[in-house]
Amino acid sequence: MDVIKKDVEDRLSSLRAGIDSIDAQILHLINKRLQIGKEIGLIKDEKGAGVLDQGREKRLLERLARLNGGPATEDLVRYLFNVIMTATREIQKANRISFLGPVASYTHIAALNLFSHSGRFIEQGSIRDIFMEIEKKNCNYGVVPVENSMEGAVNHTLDLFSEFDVSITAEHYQRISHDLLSLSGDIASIKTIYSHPQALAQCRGWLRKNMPGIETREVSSTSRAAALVADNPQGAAVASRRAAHIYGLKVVASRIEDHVSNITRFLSIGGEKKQPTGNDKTSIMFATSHVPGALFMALEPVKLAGLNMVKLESRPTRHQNWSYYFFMDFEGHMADKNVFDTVAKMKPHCLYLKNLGSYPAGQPAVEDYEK
Ligand SMILES: O=C(O)C(=O)C[C@]1(C(=O)O)C=C[C@@H](O)C=C1
Repeated sequence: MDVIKKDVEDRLSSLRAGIDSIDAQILHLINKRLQIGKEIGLIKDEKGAGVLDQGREKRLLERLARLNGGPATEDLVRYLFNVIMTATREIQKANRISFLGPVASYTHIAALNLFSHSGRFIEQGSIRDIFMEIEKKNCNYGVVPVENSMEGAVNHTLDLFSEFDVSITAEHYQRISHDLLSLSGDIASIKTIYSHPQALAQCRGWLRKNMPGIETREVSSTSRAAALVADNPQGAAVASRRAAHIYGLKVVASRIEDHVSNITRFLSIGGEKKQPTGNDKTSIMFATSHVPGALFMALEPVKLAGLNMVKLESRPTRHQNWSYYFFMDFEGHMADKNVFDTVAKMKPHCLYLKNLGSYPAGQPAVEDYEK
């Protein structure tokens, strides 16, 4: 009796070992298939085609029905492959990332660098539109400037954090570097130089020294300047290297800004929360009550917890005169007990406190200019 039982058990485990091995192969093949689907998705994105191709799916199911030797029923084959194709379509949906236009702007460059050029990059006309696209779930991410090493905080961005419920998902320090671009690349043919007033100001010393007496004209953006010059052989634009690629221009001179340390910090915003990486930052905004020492009391738990505050900025609340929001960045992740407890201890000293998100700390790199 025992011998028969053992034989049954042996056959059962051998069959299950067969299933385990097949499952591993199926999983491996499904992942391989999803990988191919992802590549198809990128091509569709390039072509501007949608993810769903009903014709292809119909033909694929018909082919499998012909190939099917059983015992799987046609319904089962249909069901299984519909699940697989749905998963493929899911993985094909590229991230939609909005940035402050125009194309080839420094925010565009920062967005490309932040997302390694992968995803669908959508131009917006204002920083408010970027926040709105996230709130409406039209885009998964948005990239906004928050601070410049020369000009300080981008107040408009900070103010929008009080209006919209979005999380910061990443930060990126982008070196702002200008090139002089023209159609021919020949410096002698340049009669007029176009650019945004800030870019012209940032290159004033170089232009005075190298292009004396050449007229400068202000336009709405560095990309607009590049677009103008694409139709004007006697013009030059102060713009990004990316603008040269996009508008078919040649680089007359590279990195012509007077101060090499002109760096803008950009944030990626979105709806999701980021997991800790071990090297994170947390941003919060809060308002204190209007009593002496209120800010000191709100910040005391940060000092007592030994947290490293890396930024503190204030902005008028605009609800009441002379009352302020404070924007604070510090090292650590909200999932760290120390960080969580510290923020909890701050709350009783604040009229309002909002967690803006924890995200991997960026590198304030000097050589981070897109070629
Ligand atoms: O062949 C394609 O176009 C794909 O994107 C692959 C695939 C599939 O999973 O087989 C996925 C989505 C389309 O609707 C059609 C087929």
